[in-house]
Amino acid sequence: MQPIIQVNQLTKAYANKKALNGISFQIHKGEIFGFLGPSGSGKTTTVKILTSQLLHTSGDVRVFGNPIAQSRHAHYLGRIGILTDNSGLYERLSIYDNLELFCKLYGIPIQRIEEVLTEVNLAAEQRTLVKQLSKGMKQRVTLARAILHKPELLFLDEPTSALDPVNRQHIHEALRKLNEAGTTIFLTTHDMEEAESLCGRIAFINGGKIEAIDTPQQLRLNHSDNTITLTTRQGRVTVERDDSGAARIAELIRKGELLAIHSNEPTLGDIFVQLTGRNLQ
Ligand SMILES: Nc1ncnc2c1ncn2[C@@H]1O[C@H](COP(=O)(O)OP(=O)(O)OP(=O)(O)O)[C@@H](O)[C@H]1O
Repeated sequence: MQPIIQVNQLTKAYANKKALNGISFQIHKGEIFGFLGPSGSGKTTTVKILTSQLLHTSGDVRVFGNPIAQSRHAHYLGRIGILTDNSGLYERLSIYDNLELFCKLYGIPIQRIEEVLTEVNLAAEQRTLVKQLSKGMKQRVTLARAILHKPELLFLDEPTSALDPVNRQHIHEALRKLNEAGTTIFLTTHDMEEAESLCGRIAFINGGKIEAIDTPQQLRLNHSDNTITLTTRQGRVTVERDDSGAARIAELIRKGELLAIHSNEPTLGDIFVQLTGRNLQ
C-alpha cells in the first residue's frame, strides 16, 4: 500500500541555519508515528512543511501520494487536521460558539459539534467560556477544532507539552480513540513517555537528522546491553542474558536468595543519549 506520507532527503535551510539535513521517512495509513527530539531539532519545521505552511529547500515530500507543493489548496487542508501551540480560540466565546463559528466557516454540519465534544470528553462544559477553561481543557477544545472536519491525517506539534499528567492522559485517550476510528496521526514530542505510550513507530530527530526509526520495543531491544540485574539478599549482581545467567538465577532461587529481577532495558531517553550524546530535554 502507498504510504500516506513519503519524505525523501528533505532539507530546509533558513537564512543562516540548516534546520533539516536530508531526512527520509514514510508513514502508513492507521499509524501513530512520532518525532521524538529535543528543542531545536527540527520537529516544528517538519510539521510546517508537511502541512504546507512552509516551503522546503530540497527533497521529495508527498502526502496522499501528491507532491506537497501541489497540495497547497483547500482540498488538501480539508483532509488534514493541525494542532499546534497556537490555539487560535476566541476567549470570550463559549466552547460551543467557538466550534459553531468554525462549522459555519468551513461548511461543517452543526450536529458534528456534539459528536466531537463527546470525543474529547467536553460535552458537559460546552457552554463554558473559553477564557474560564484550564490549560488542559483549552487544549482539548483546540483538538476538537482540529478534528471537526473529520481529517484523515492529524498533525500534532507537542500536543501536551504544557499539560499536567491528568490532562495529558485525557488528550492521549482522545487520540487513541481517533486512531482506532481510522485517523492517521503524526506527532512531535520531547517526552519519551508520551512517545512510548502513543506511538507505534518513533523517529529520533536531532540536529535536523533522523538518527533511528523503529517501534519502541525494537529500539529498546537493539540497544539493550544483554544483561540482567538481580537483587539478592546479599545485594545487587549483574549477570549476562545467557546460560550462565540463567544458571545463576536458578541457583539463587533454589537458595531462596533472589528478591527481584530487573531486565536492564534502556528507556527511550537512554537510547537517545546513546545515539546522539544529548538529552531529550
Ligand atoms: N524562522 C526561522 N528562522 C531561522 N531559524 C529558524 C526559524 N525557525 C526555526 N529555526 C531554527 O531551525 C532549527 C529547528 O527549529 P524547529 O522549530 O523546527 O525545532 P523544534 O524541534 O520544533 O524545537 P522546539 O521544540 O523548541 O519547538 C532551530 O535551530 C531553530 O532555531
